[in-house]
Amino acid sequence: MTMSKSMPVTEHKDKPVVVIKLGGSMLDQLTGDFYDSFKELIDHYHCIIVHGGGPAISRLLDRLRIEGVFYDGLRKTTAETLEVVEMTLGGTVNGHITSKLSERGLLPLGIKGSDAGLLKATIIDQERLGYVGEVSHVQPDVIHHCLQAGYTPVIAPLGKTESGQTVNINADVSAAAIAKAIGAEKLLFVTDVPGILRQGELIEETTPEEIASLIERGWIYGGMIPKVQSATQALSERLEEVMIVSGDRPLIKDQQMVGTTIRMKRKEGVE
Ligand SMILES: Nc1ncnc2c1ncn2[C@@H]1O[C@H](COP(=O)(O)OP(=O)(O)O)[C@@H](O)[C@H]1O
Ligand SMILES: CC(=O)N[C@@H](CCC(=O)OP(=O)(O)O)C(=O)O
Repeated sequence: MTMSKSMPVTEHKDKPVVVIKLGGSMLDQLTGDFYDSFKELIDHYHCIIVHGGGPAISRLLDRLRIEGVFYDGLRKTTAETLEVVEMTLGGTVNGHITSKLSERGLLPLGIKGSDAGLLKATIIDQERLGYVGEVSHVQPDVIHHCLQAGYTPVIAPLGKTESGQTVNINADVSAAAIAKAIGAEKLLFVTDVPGILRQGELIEETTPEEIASLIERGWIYGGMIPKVQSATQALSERLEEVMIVSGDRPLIKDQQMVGTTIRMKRKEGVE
């Protein structure tokens, strides 16, 4: 069967859909075992990968002697910085991940969020942040078509404004917006810590309410804030749980994942 562009593809009844955000903090350290685990994951889920790459962008900016400035965790993106962001996220980082998956016989397809109307964005504050966008609309057709055809989309967090300007979007925000729009059943954030920690101890299960209080008390800070905020905003009747997991181990082993699970409400019987 051939698929025309206008054919609606919105349901994937054979397997649930999972969106996996690979954090830039961990990208250089992801092991062969980690990438191997996608083979098991793909047996159970349709996988969509959204990746970050903040540290790789910062390294190239340093080499080019371009100053990097962040406001509230968002990179000020001048026209010069945007060039580096586009070549790093849409080029090197995206290509690195697709190569690792291809080596394992999988069928990754590198896509920029700015392609095919996938991530429509508006500029947040041109004066303060430059070309940084927030997601205004997700057009997930391209992802549905990829999944239907057996490809694993690997998405760089770039967007396009109405006027066609490419913008830099935080990867956690992009992953959550895509998960919501595509009707994913699960969203995973892969990062450099085992999950949400409180005094060094892993919180195995938590709720948006508890997260708000952890932020207020300063237990959650820095790069973990956009992650948990995106996670709680993505929760819905369909997307019942979001997990934050470490990239230092396989994603799934014996059908189990280890990390922090965020749900609207705790499962009965769990403290
Ligand atoms: N309560 C917390 N538990 C775990 N990590 C936290 C917490 N609060 C802040 N962090 C920080 O969040 C970081 C992960 O976010 P970030 O560096 O943005 O990663 P990524 O690039 O994977 O998105 C951790 O390395 C840690 O320094
Ligand atoms: C606007 C903004 O800050 N965009 C991020 C995009 C990459 C990202 O989010 O990567 P991590 O997942 O590694 O943090 C940046 O330029 O660093």
